[in-house]
Amino acid sequence: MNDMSVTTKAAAMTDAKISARKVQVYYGEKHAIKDVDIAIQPRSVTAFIGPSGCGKSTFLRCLNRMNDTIDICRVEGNISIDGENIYDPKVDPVQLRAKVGMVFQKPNPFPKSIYENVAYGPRIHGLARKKSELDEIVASSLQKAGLWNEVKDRLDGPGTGLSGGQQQRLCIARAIAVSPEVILMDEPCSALDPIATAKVEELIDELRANYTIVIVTHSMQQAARVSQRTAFFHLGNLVEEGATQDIFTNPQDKRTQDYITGRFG
Ligand SMILES: Nc1ncnc2c1ncn2[C@@H]1O[C@H](COP(=O)(O)OP(=O)(O)OP(=O)(O)O)[C@@H](O)[C@H]1O
Repeated sequence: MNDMSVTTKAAAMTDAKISARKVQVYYGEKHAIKDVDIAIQPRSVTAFIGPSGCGKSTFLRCLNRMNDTIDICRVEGNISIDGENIYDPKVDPVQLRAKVGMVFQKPNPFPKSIYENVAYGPRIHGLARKKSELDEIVASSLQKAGLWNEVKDRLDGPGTGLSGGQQQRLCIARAIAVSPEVILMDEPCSALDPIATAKVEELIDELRANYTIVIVTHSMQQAARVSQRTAFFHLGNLVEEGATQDIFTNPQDKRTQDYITGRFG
């Protein structure tokens, strides 16, 4: 049960970058996401938290139709971005995934140079007419991802030769290079050490000025540090969503309270 009143909920839906209504997700017979409604605000960070298996990643993947790639997965309900239903048959999932980029748990650079990792997307989406424009996109994406100074003299070196934290920032640069509006992050720091994690968290904080960010995290400390809004999932339900500070200091639902106080999960 979401605690927002009907009127505030309607207002939030109007201002939202992403709105989801009555979303259900099934893997075969398994009902993994149940009747989820949420309004995700633009240019802010929303954290999805909850115990393992509660559906955080499944719901995240609905937001750029990554679940389309899983045969047994079926999504019902409505999800719109800027008022456009992303499940409309007219929507090209490849274009959608450029607008709604994704960064995964394990850094996954292509086995190519640092330059090519970032240039690949703009090239296939036809975003640069000539080499100098592509160079400009690569440089500015690496700058926005806070990686430029560390790699500017080794752009031809392999992406996989970077440290884990650098590889994750390279993946963020790769997402940024196709001018997304939304960036989805699925536990982006879980494979990183505390220093690399701190860098990625700082970066997330900077990026929210220009992008709408949704992050799945197992770490409540991370959710508290990086997000303005937090959504708590439990057994496929969205139990509660609100300002991060309110969720952590004054949760409305007992299940949220039990989770944040470490009673389960
Ligand atoms: N590809 C899949 N095929 C079948 N079932 C799946 C698949 N992916 C997820 N599930 C099931 O859907 C439910 C939700 O899983 P999901 O990975 O979304 O949860 P989560 O909250 O992100 O978990 P975790 O925190 O452990 O990553 C789980 O019961 C899981 O077993």
